[in-house]
Amino acid sequence: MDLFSEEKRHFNLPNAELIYIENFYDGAKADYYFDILKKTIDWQQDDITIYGKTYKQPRLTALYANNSKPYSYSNITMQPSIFTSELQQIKLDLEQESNHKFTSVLLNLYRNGNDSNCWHADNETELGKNPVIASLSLGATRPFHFKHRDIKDERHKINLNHGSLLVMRGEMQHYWLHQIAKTKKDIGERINLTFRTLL
Ligand SMILES: O=C(O)CCC(=O)C(=O)O
Ligand SMILES: [Fe+2]
Repeated sequence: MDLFSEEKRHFNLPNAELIYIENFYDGAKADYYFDILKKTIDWQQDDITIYGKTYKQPRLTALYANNSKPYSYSNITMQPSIFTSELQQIKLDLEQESNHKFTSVLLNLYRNGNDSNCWHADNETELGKNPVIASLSLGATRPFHFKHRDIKDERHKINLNHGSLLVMRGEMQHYWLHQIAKTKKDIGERINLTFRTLL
């Protein structure tokens, strides 16, 4: 949470502002939040429809907020629950770091390497023009792949460690796609929280 940490990296990218803080939460705090979120969050597995076929989403998700605004993506509409005290605390920490107020958090639980999140941008209209998205990772390290829509050579990867924070802002959701790919490696559970502002 130290603003002047040497582990705070600003990536110099076209059409995006991306900041990665490797040890936003230290190991003990990250362990604490992983365990309590795993237990207390109301995890669900939604169906998604792609080209008329229905599949189970390849991960568990949940939506929490300080309002009752639903959030829709990939033909799913999620109704939020009210922030738990832990989510409220994390929200305050992330707001302080990113200088931005959030209303909602979408949580993902990747149970193993077979769970994933395919190429997409967080560009739903209710997020506004250039959304600030603060993404906290807990548990197993997974690579975050991102690629520019128009510039072929702009493809990158960041390993999102336990307790790390990635902040996406600027034009990133217009010009870039991101994913968490499946892996054959035998890896454990990972929880990701993306704090967003719903207008
Ligand atoms: O799990 C992650 O790190 C990314 C999650 C994500 O992109 C999303 O929920 O929109
Ligand atoms: Fe995303």
